[in-house]
Amino acid sequence: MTESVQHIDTLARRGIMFILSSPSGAGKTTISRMLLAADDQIKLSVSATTRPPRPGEEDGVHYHFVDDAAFDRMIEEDDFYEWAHVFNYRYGTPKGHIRSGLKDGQDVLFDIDWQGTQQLFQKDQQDVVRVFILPPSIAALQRRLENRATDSGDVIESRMDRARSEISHWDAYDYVVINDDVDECFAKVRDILAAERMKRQRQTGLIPFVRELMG
Ligand SMILES: Nc1ncnc2c1ncn2[C@@H]1O[C@H](COP(=O)(O)OP(=O)(O)OP(=O)(O)O)[C@@H](O)[C@H]1O
Ligand SMILES: Nc1nc2c(ncn2[C@@H]2O[C@H](COP(=O)(O)O)[C@@H](O)[C@H]2O)c(=O)[nH]1
Repeated sequence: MTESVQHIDTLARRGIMFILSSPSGAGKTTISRMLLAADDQIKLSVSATTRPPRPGEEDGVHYHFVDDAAFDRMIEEDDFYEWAHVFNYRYGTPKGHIRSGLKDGQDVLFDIDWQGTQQLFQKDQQDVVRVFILPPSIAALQRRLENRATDSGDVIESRMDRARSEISHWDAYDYVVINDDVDECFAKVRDILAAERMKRQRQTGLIPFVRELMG
């Protein structure tokens, strides 16, 4: 009994490129952090950005904070999976070891915008799962940006100006979750990840397992 359960638990599978996008302030960073704290099978893809750090953000943990020259160099050296202009800065996903990790069953979490999502999806449809987070209302979105108190009034205004155009990309995602109550939203995102892990195509260990079952 115990022996077969252990066997099932260790079935090999491909990792997932799990993308969370949303208009600024809807809560994707909050949900990402909850997921990373609760699940040790998923790790964050740490983006490079030319944006200056916010209070409390650490280089190499939340972002790799680089200047324009370093970002240009990374582009020239083909270091990015994808990159985009967002809110007057540049943001990019370093290639790192993502592809080899996927083969070993490593899930990777991406907190990126719709442009990056499109680029990753074009490169790797089978491994990408796209989740879009919506705020319960535009007023709540504004309140969240104001309460977060990490950006100036001007920056908040420009993020609010872009919110509607960001939201217009909702239908390019596999799942859409409204973040009203943060715990409920987190539970839904976690369920999506759990279900996606169980997809037959991802469970590469199933073929030998079923062969063995069938003798
Ligand atoms: N369900 C919620 N109810 C109330 N406040 C929330 C909820 N979810 C997140 N917040 C708060 O809203 C603020 C914005 O959240 P967060 O930074 O996660 O948004 P974001 O989508 O990552 O924004 P950005 O794209 O600007 O980084 C934070 O202060 C966070 O604590
Ligand atoms: N295309 C990419 N978008 C990214 C990446 N890293 C973050 N982002 C998105 O930028 C905005 C703003 O982020 P903030 O931290 O300044 O609030 C947000 O939508 C992020 O999801 C990336 O590597 N590529």
